[in-house]
Amino acid sequence: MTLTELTARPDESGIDTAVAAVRRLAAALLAAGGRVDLDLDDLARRLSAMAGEVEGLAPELADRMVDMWSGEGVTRHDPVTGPENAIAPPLVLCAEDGGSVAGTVNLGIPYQGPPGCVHGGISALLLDHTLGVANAHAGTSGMTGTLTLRYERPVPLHTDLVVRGWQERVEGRKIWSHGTITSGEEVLVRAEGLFIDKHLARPGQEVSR
Ligand SMILES: CCCCCCCC/C=C\CCCCCCCC(=O)SCCNC(=O)CCNC(=O)[C@H](O)C(C)(C)COP(=O)(O)OP(=O)(O)OC[C@H]1O[C@@H](n2cnc3c(N)ncnc32)[C@H](O)[C@@H]1OP(=O)(O)O
Repeated sequence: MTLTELTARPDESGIDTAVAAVRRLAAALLAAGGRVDLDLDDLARRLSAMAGEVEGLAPELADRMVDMWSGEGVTRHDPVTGPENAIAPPLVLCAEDGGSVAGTVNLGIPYQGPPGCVHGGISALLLDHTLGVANAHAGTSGMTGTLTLRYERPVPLHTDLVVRGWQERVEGRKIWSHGTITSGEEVLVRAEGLFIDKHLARPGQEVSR
């Protein structure tokens, strides 16, 4: 099967690697906790200085927003697939035969909900976005109107998970899409989304699409 990537794969250099280091740092701090043998006040000062340096170099937010939305549909900033977003795992989604989209992700402790398991809101986030990408891939997309999840099994951390979405049907402006999170053959979460064909104007562009 030929896999066509629908979302940005993180680059091995530049901003993506800097963001990956921040992701790693966030996980490391959580793993370390407050009782480590480390001068955390000094660490905080050093990290804050680095943040200030980057803040000082950032363009005007309005200009950055135009830049963020100037791509051909593939975003690099979103909180699920965005390699420039430290909050994103990030998930890389590919087109599959039959019209679905899917990607594999392995989530660590920053995404924890119940002990050793992924937070249900994180599963919802991943599925919401994946259904959105499935809609874009199918050619009719919109904003999430209603997202319904059925959590069938706890979703384990530190495990390869497949997040999959596909468009079921379109009636007028209504778009129904489904998705799953699976581990091996086992379905852990099922999602059903009702999206409404509506698009907010992208910054710097007059046409909303
Ligand atoms: C999002 C697009 C991004 C584009 C990027 C392209 C790049 C592609 C790459 C990557 C894909 C990205 C993937 C992103 C995925 C993430 C998605 C999100 O997080 S979206 C944010 C969360 N959702 C909101 O913030 C909506 C807030 N709500 C609204 O704006 C409105 O309420 C809206 C648009 C949902 C409906 O408002 P109305 O005024 O257009 O619709 P009315 O005319 O009232 O209703 C039309 C029909 O729809 C039903 N309807 C309306 N709202 C509904 C709802 N919430 N749930 C179910 N049905 C609803 C109504 O009952 C009506 O049905 P009857 O024609 O009477 O049968």
